[in-house]
Amino acid sequence: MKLEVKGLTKCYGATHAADGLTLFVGSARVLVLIGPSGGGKSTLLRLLGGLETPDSGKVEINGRQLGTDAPSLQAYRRKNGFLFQQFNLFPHLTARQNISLPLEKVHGHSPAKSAETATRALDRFGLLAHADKLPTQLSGGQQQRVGIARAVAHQPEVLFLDEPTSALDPEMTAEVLELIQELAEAGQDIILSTHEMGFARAVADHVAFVSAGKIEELAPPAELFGNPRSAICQKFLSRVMRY
Ligand SMILES: Nc1ncnc2c1ncn2[C@@H]1O[C@H](COP(=O)(O)OP(=O)(O)OP(=O)(O)O)[C@@H](O)[C@H]1O
Repeated sequence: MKLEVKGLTKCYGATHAADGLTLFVGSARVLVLIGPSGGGKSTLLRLLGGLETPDSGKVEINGRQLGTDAPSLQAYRRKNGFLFQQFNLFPHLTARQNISLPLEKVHGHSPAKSAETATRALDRFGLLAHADKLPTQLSGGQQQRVGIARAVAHQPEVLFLDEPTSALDPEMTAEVLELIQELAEAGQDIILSTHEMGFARAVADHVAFVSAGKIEELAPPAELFGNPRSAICQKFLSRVMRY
């Protein structure tokens, strides 16, 4: 994907969650956002995904500028896939229905085609044995895998993942991270925020360090982790990489 962001600003009261943020990536498969808590990663991800509208500034993805009116934002969101840190599956629907119903209701696929796509997605992610379980009958890792299967079932242009493993224990985290890595290797464009530095390093081709609503640094992972330029990024990495 190609990504161009200019002067992006989003305030919540007195908080500048995005503060005139500027970013250019000519070609990326996986862009990972890292940085201190409250630095603005989720806000940036939501702005890039069209889930929030900026106060000012512009976002261009793959040469197309994001509109700010409701119909164009809705059309843009439908083209993409989303997964957030809290499992956001519908609690009263089975794993299979969690995937097939959005295909029917949001993407307008026929019931038969939706069911077939859902089965294929469950199979792809090793979830067929759990197809008819409700979310409460699944582990956290399995729930996130169903969430990812749902997010990619309609073949999104970009997959947005906001701290997808922060509610998981280490084993389940590994399970979900492996899945994300597989998707990236299969050619899925991904923008994700994470506190998992090892994963960021392994999966990203570009890493952006977001702090105080700005991109402080943007570089390939070997460069950003190996030789961070800004003092603030150096300090952050030396603290989080210590343990
Ligand atoms: N809906 C909201 N209403 C009010 N303030 C918000 C809202 N969303 C974000 N903020 C504030 O904007 C700032 C950036 O928050 P954001 O969630 O984008 O940071 P983050 O880097 O993703 O943090 P974390 O790593 O803890 O998830 C924070 O000060 C936060 O409190």
